[in-house]
Amino acid sequence: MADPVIIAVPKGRILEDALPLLARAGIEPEPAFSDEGSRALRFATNRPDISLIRVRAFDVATFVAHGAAQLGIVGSDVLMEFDYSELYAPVDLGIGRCRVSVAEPVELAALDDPREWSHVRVATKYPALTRRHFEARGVQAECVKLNGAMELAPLLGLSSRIVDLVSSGKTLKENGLVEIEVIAEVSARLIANRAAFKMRSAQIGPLIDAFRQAVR
Ligand SMILES: Nc1ncnc2c1ncn2[C@@H]1O[C@H](COP(=O)(O)OP(=O)(O)OP(=O)(O)O)[C@@H](O)[C@H]1O
Ligand SMILES: O=P(O)(O)OC[C@H]1O[C@H](OP(=O)(O)OP(=O)(O)O)[C@H](O)[C@@H]1O
Repeated sequence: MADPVIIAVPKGRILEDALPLLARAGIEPEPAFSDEGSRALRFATNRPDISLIRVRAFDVATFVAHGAAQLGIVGSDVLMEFDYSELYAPVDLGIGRCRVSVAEPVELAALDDPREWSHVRVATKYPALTRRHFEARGVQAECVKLNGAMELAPLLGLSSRIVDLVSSGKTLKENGLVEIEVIAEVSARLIANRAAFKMRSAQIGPLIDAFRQAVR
C-alpha cells in the first residue's frame, strides 16, 4: 500500500471545530487525538491510508510546505504571514473566523490620524504581514515580535500599536484598546503541498473533494 497521507492539524482553538469537519469528510481519528492531555503527536484514523499529526498553528504551514505532511488545516492569518509558494489552499473551511486588525489604546485613538503616519511601531505575531500592509501605503512599520499577549504591549510601553487577531473584541476591550483598522478577514483553510498534490493526485485529489463536500 502507498504511504499514508499525513494531515497536519493545529492544536488549540481550531482543533475543536476541525473534528466535526474531519468526521464529515469521513475521517475519524483514534480517541487520543482529541485528548489535549495526550502526549502523542501522530495519530491513526479509521482510514489506514490517512494519519494525523497535531502541531502548533504556525508549524502546520511549515510541515506542509516542506512536504513532511501532505495536507493541513491552518488559519489564513498564518498563510498570509508565511506566503509559502509550495502551498496550495484549495478549500475555505469556514471555521476559525476572525480578523487581523490594528489596535491602539482608546485615549490614543481619540487624537490619532493614521493617514498622517510615516513610521509606526507595532507589537505583533505577524511581522511580515504587518510590514507588507503598511509598506503598501508608504508607512514604515517597526515590528516587535511577540508570540502571544500582544495586548499587553501598549499598556507597558513596548509599542503604542498592535496587530493581532480579533473575534468578539473582548480581549481588546478588557485591555483598554480599540480596533482602528481591519487588515484582513481570516478563516481556516485546507492546504496541500503542491508537489505532493501533483505526484499523489490519486490519493490527495479525492481527499480535497471530501473536504469540499464537508463544508457545503
Ligand atoms: N479569537 C479567535 N477567534 C477565531 N479564530 C481564532 C481566534 N484566535 C485565533 N484564531 C485562529 O486559530 C489559529 C490558532 O490560534 P490559537 O490561538 O489556537 O493559537 P496559538 O495559541 O496562538 O498557537 P500557539 O500556541 O501555537 O502559538 C489562528 O492562527 C487563527 O487562524
Ligand atoms: O476578540 P476576542 O474574541 O477576544 O479574541 C481575540 C483573542 O484571541 C486570540 O488569542 P487566544 O485566545 O487564542 O490566545 P493567545 O494569546 O494564546 O493567542 C487573539 O490573539 C486575541 O488575543
